[in-house]
Amino acid sequence: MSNATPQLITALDVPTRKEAEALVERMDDRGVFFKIGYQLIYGGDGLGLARELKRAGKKIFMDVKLLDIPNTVEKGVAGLAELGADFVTIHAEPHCMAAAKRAVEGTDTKLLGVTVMTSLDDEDLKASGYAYGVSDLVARRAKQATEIGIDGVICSAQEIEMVRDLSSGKLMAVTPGIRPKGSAADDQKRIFTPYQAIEAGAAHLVVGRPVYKANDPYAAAGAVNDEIHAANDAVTRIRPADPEDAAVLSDIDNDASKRFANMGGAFASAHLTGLTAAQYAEKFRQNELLWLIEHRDLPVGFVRAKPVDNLLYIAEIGVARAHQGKGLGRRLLAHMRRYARENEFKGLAGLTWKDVPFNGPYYLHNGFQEWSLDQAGPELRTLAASSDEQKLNTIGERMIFGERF
Ligand SMILES: O=C(O)c1cc(=O)[nH]c(=O)n1[C@@H]1O[C@H](COP(=O)(O)O)[C@@H](O)[C@H]1O
Repeated sequence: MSNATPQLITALDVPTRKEAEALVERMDDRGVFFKIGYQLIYGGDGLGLARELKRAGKKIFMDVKLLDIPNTVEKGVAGLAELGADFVTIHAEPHCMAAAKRAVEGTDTKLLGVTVMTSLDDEDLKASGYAYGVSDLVARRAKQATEIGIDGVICSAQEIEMVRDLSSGKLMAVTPGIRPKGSAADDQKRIFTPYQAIEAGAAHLVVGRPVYKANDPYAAAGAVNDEIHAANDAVTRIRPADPEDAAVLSDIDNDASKRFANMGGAFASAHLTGLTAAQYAEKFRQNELLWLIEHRDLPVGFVRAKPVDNLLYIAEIGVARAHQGKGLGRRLLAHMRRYARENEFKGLAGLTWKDVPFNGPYYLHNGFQEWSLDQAGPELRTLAASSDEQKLNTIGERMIFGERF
């Protein structure tokens, strides 16, 4: 499983830490990310569980929905940032967002402003004394969230497009109120299927009862993930890159390579960066093959390849960090396989780091085998022995991966 941030967030809305741990254990290889909220924090040692999950290298979303005087919000959020929370919720009121923002400065914690709860509709807002309906209140809060500069908002799928436009794409939209076809709405009013929410542009889906109350939570999470993948496929397309894309390719590559810095050790000290636009321009001159993958018309990933022996050699695959975990790399690989077959290559191959989770294990998980030097042809052996490869090998052990048709 890649270590990219998964799009499915499972709400651990269960009464005890023990039950939550059992659910985490069942879910783990579904690539989910866990949300800890009121029920576990106040009644089930949610903070202890959060620490344990962080120690185990998992992502945690602390759903505390803070709303208080600025000083209290700031101190509360600072405590959760210290704990290593990946996401923290606050209500999207201006003073509250600004205070929370001060608390996460310099940390990796992302702030999500709750706009209008997905259990509410226009009538409910009126009854609570608001002058706005749902759509207008979400719009107002999304504008304020953008001005203050927090990371994202919680809203329903029906407001995502508006949030994207109002924030010029700066706010990520995280959507609860997710109900696969046929499941009960419960107390939610603005509900959408996983497919609809991803198609609308949700960065993450928060799913509670449809997963943890299912007879088989693991299968239920798998079905949500299948819908997520299908919707992502529907909003992405692959096109050949051309020399005018050199700068975009460089931006994506530089962003993707920041992932190595987070690994620490030799990878962090190597300060790996992406290729420059000039280097990509050179790759086009050398007739290398480049394709871009676009998500809603925005280029977010690419693959670069060239013929080596009678194989299609995958020189690199890069996906911008905000778009990892959506199966885009898998789609690029499928594209390469199709292209290679149609153009009578005898297979695919590449060189990568053996132990970096999103390198060697990723390719092995996606149908490739590790090859010995003897299994490689003469040109691939020359590449494996090149001085560039020798340098990379000092950072971490390299391996050849390949597949013959
Ligand atoms: O902040 C949230 O996570 C949240 C905001 C919102 O507007 N609506 C909403 O349902 N949630 C949370 O998302 C989860 C949804 O759970 P289910 O309705 O069981 O799928 C719950 O943990 C809610 O607390």
